[in-house]
Amino acid sequence: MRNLAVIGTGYVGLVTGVCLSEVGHHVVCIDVDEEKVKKMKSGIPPIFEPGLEELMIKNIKNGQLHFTTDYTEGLKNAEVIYITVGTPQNIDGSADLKYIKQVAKDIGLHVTHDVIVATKSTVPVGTNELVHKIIQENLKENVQIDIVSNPEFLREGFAIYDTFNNDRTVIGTSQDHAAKIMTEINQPFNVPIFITDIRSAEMIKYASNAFLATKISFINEIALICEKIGANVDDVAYGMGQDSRIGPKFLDAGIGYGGSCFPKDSIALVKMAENVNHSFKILNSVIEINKKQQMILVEKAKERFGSLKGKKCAMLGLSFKPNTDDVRESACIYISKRLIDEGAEVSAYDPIAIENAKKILDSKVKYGANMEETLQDTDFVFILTDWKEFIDFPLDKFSDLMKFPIIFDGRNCYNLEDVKQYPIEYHSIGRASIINK
Ligand SMILES: NC(=O)C1=CN([C@@H]2O[C@H](COP(=O)(O)OP(=O)(O)OC[C@H]3O[C@@H](n4cnc5c(N)ncnc54)[C@H](O)[C@@H]3O)[C@@H](O)[C@H]2O)C=CC1
Ligand SMILES: O=C(O)[C@H]1O[C@H](OP(=O)(O)OP(=O)(O)OC[C@H]2O[C@@H](n3ccc(=O)[nH]c3=O)[C@H](O)[C@@H]2O)[C@H](O)[C@@H](O)[C@@H]1O
Repeated sequence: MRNLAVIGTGYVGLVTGVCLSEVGHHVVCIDVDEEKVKKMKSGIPPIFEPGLEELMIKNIKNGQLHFTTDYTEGLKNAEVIYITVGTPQNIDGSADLKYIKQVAKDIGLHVTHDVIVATKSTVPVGTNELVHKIIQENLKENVQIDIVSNPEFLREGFAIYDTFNNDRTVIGTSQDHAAKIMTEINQPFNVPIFITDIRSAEMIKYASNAFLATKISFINEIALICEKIGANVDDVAYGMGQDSRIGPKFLDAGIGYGGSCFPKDSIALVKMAENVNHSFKILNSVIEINKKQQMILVEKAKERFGSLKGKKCAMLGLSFKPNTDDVRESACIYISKRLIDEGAEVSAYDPIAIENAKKILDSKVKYGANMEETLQDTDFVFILTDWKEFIDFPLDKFSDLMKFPIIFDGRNCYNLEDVKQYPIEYHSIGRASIINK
């Protein structure tokens, strides 16, 4: 078992650190955020991720997992240093590498022995070469730095599960020694390992996210056509997914993709292509379709009501998808703004993301303590996230709570045959509307 350091304890870094400690490695996680580190030292994860807290507490107690803000202490014994800091979007859409560059500098300044540096953050092709250069420029000792691109493929909400059950681990390196150590470290996860060169590894990450985003925009376009020609997109997606060349996953039509990754990574890949004089036409369309799709419920409501002025809307689901408290690039940001601009009153509810949403949504948005309170006396409801709590909500309760239940379901949470049993007006994505007065 190895001594490892993980720099940046966000969704990726903390999960990586905890899981590496769970399989027996000795892990020190470093973050610049003192508050976060204080919390984590006492076993409190700063993010919501199913199963994380239990594993974290267990491995802190058995001495496998440590947290610090101090690079000297954190890197002292590390044989591999993982970089897992954020790579947000610049104004022009390209990836902002300021955190990566700072970390590379700090590694250079603090490392005093031979070490492997593995980047898990999603970084544009060529960035690992830059990381190497910055580390070398800041080194105080004559030590050997081996660079590895080790992109991360976990999904939020399934992060622990994905770490142990991923389809592949990608290791990009030109050094046999580094490939051997990285393979050995990852062996306990029992995930197939693919070794390639650094640039290909960096590209695999962007190409994978862009392809998944493409699947989503593709099915959303099919959904729009289904509505117009009287087909049911759920059945169409199911039928398509039976073909093993297509596969059933990522064909759920809805209000498009959000989150901290697909939106920023797809635009970053477009920019990367532009830098080599290539116009990435498909991906540009994917992005454009997604922007339009995020507003589809507002368009449907406007078509239904004419004007939304003075209408009361219940907005259910604030995280960009279920099982996470992450609201980064969640459709609720754009939808609530548009509703308010149109003169509607918005009450919102989410099982766990309300506190994060409060930090970014307009102060005019009101929050309900539960579904019932949020729906009370509203004119219509927008379902933005397919939380199980929403899916399981008894349909007759909508009629009890609302003036007359007019539901715009952006995640196709309910079976049309079930909806037909109740006095409900129901509009979903890529399926026939049901008006059952
Ligand atoms: N969130 C996700 O599900 C996935 C994210 N990724 C990629 O992984 C990277 C990290 O993403 P998240 O974990 O979501 O980011 P995050 O924003 O949640 O966490 C980043 C952490 O790095 C810390 N940090 C910033 N500068 C630092 C420094 N100089 N030294 C030490 N710590 C520092 C921050 O305080 C923060 O805790 C990004 O490149 C992202 O695209 C890849 C796969 C999945
Ligand atoms: O690079 C990343 O950060 C990660 O991005 C995604 O993971 P994540 O953003 O956590 O969530 P997904 O489950 O992929 O969902 C992304 C968005 O697409 C939407 N989606 C997903 C699937 C689908 O069929 N339809 C659909 O609209 C979701 O509602 C959500 O808004 C990828 O699935 C991960 O493999 C990748 O590691």
